[in-house]
Amino acid sequence: MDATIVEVSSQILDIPTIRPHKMSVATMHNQCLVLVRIKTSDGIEGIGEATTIGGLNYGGESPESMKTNIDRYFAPLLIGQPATKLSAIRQRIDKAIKDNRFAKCAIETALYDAYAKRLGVPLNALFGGAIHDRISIAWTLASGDTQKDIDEAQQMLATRRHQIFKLKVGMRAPKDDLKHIRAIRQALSDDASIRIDVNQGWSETEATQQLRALADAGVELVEQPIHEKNLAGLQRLTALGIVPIMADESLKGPQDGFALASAHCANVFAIKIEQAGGLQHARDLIGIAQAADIALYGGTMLEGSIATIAAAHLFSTLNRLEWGTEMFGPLLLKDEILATPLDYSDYSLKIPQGPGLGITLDEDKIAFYTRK
Ligand SMILES: O=C(O)C[C@H]1C=CC(=O)O1
Ligand SMILES: [Mn+2]
Repeated sequence: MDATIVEVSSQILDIPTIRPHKMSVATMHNQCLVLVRIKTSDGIEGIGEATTIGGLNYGGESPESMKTNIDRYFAPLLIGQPATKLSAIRQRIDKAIKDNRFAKCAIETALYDAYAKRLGVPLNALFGGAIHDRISIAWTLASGDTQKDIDEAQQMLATRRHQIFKLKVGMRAPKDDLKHIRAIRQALSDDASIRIDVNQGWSETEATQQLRALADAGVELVEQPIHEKNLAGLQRLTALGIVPIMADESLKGPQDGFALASAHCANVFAIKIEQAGGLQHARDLIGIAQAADIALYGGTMLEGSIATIAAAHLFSTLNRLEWGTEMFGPLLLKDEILATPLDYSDYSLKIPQGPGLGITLDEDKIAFYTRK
């Protein structure tokens, strides 16, 4: 008989960051992870993670709302269901629960983890298997101070941890952002790739005025310069062809991907498993990008190790990830919550080989950081 789901639980972990992380939407001093555990009748536990940025600063789900919704609305839909019928469960949840993409992602991740553990295969096997055993990892410079960002980048280059840097801009005046970007570009060697993420901080006029100067300053990619809903504006900025434009906040699943791809509103899609509503929906979004000749980037919501590794498994199955990934979330946290830390080296992250996600929680640390 099929294993059934017998328990769904969630807990909020509050973990400090190594330094303040300053973005146009929020400054983070700590990260709140919602850890989901799903137990099945054959004694397997799958884990998933739902994590937002800055409470409600970035989107409609907060850690507290996700925990409440998982406990009150998701769990009853899951208890007693066959644990291996992932498509049927996805359909059941999507029918009963609107939106809540991050919570859906955590639940789906836990189900995939449990399923792959049961089969004794890594999670990526459920998406056709890994093509790459390592994926490239960018780092975000967001201390809020130009010299600190330069020192941080130089240390990352010296230790071969990262050579792709995403600068958070959009909170200062555009001319001050330019000074900041130029100073960092000039201080780093040519091996370093510099990209910027505006997090919707500019008007379309500001973005149009900035692009030429950004190109001249050596910026290789501009992420979500304008409001997520201004698709016509994104289309116009992309059509200028001055610097490649990447869509991030505009992409909340395959339908958005189709709208953006149809009108060619971006050169690159940032794929985030939580924003897409789970691994399968993220895979659907990837397919749309691939069909439309839009390049791919593996994005993060600054998640901890669980969601980071879930996304990494999916990304490892893609033949091409033209712009790499930024799956560095665990490195932004002051403490390790895994029994064996992830292998970040040589500008990349190694995909775990063990069954499921291939990671083991350090339960003492989990207990320590769980909100009481
Ligand atoms: O991309 C975002 O908007 C969110 C996030 C990802 C990396 C980072 O520093 O912030
Ligand atoms: Mn972004």
